[in-house]
Amino acid sequence: MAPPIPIAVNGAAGRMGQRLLTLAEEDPALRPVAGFDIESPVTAAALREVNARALIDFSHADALEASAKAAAGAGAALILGTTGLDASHDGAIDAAAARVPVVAASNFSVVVNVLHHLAAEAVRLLQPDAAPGWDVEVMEMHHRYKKDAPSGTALALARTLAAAAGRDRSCIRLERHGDEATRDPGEITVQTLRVGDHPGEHTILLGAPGERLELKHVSTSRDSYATGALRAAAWAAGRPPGRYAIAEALGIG
Ligand SMILES: NC(=O)C1=CN([C@@H]2O[C@H](COP(=O)(O)OP(=O)(O)OC[C@H]3O[C@@H](n4cnc5c(N)ncnc54)[C@H](OP(=O)(O)O)[C@@H]3O)[C@@H](O)[C@H]2O)C=CC1
Ligand SMILES: O=C(O)C1=N[C@H](C(=O)O)C[C@H](O)C1
Repeated sequence: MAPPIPIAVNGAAGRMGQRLLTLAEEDPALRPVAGFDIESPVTAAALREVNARALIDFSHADALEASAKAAAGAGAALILGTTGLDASHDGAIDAAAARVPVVAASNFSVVVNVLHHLAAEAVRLLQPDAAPGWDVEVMEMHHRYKKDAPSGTALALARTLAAAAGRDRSCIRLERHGDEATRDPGEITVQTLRVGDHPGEHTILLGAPGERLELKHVSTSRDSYATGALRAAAWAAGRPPGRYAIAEALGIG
């Protein structure tokens, strides 16, 4: 059997970081060798010191640049789960991907990644009715402590739906309010709920007069995300540099 792959985690003190470290301890294919956080920032030198072959980042968008530089500098694969990223982060991710393997995804659950395929297929099957005959909405629910909104997954699902319907991303709306808020037939709106300690839920609604299809994923524990991220780390470590799709890393499709 191959020796366990040394991995490090950024955001180690957080909800995801804790689960990642615990599950990695139990995984014979992996060996957690370091945890970094806001108080102990990740650097290439620190990763080299423990010979980490993958850095898993579930922290905050503000940490992205440091994580990308550290992984690239140490020759470690970068597994990026942090959400709340925008176009301003693309440069740092691309720069890392030029030097090391990178798997970045708003959701590492295998089932959520299957949901993307199902959602796209549902929209395609409803064509040519999908635009404008069917209303398309995405609803997400998470714990009260979540910092970013809407969730990265909800945004990614909205983009998948828009692409499948042949629409531009500009059709995605993040709110609806006021007295002139009638639905535009071409829009895809993302609705955000924050309730208690929920680890995460996403519902896609496809509705027409008289009927509605709902595709829903519910996480009952963060292990759904953590096991996918650990699997991606084991898959990516040692591969050539480049940006790899989550579906490829998880072996979906
Ligand atoms: N892709 C996926 O499958 C999933 C992604 N996520 C995403 O992962 C991220 C973390 O989620 P969660 O664990 O719930 O959040 P937490 O707030 O529990 O954990 C984040 C950790 O990162 C730390 N942190 C904040 N800023 C920095 C920084 N600049 N450098 C290093 N560490 C920092 C936080 O410290 P402090 O508390 O002191 O701020 C905290 O310890 C979020 O973006 C979330 O959306 C979550 C689940 C699944
Ligand atoms: O913060 C969370 O908890 C989660 N964040 C990710 C997101 O923003 O999509 C993934 C999952 O939904 C849990």
